[in-house]
Amino acid sequence: MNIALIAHDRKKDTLVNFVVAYRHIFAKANLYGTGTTGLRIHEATGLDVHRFQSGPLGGDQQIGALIAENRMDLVLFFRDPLMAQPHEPDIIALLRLCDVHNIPVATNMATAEILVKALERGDFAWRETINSQ
Ligand SMILES: O=C(CO)COP(=O)(O)O
Repeated sequence: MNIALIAHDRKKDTLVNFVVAYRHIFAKANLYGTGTTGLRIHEATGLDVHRFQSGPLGGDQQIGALIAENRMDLVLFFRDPLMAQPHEPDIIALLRLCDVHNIPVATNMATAEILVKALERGDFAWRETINSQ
């Protein structure tokens, strides 16, 4: 199970705390993240996180490329809805690719919690079936 973890600056604490809280679930997955988010999560949890570029430098696009190749099973992208981002087109593109490829994506903690509990329950088995074909 490949999980992408991304958060804008004012949402990073929320995502880090979320991964700490559900560490036992994330520990069973392959984790990917944009540069700063990935580092923060690694420092807080000790989990390995494959880190791409920072978002404004292309990290969202790198994760988008994995989504386009159907190599990402779940995306947690805690966006900041109250602050403009210089790389807004990259953010929109990443979320668009999730819709194109039918990838579960959460942009806030309330949805992330539902998806992570579903993951723990085994509701993502369909992704493994698709990927093994
Ligand atoms: O900007 C981001 C997502 O759009 C996140 O990038 P960082 O994790 O490097 O801060």
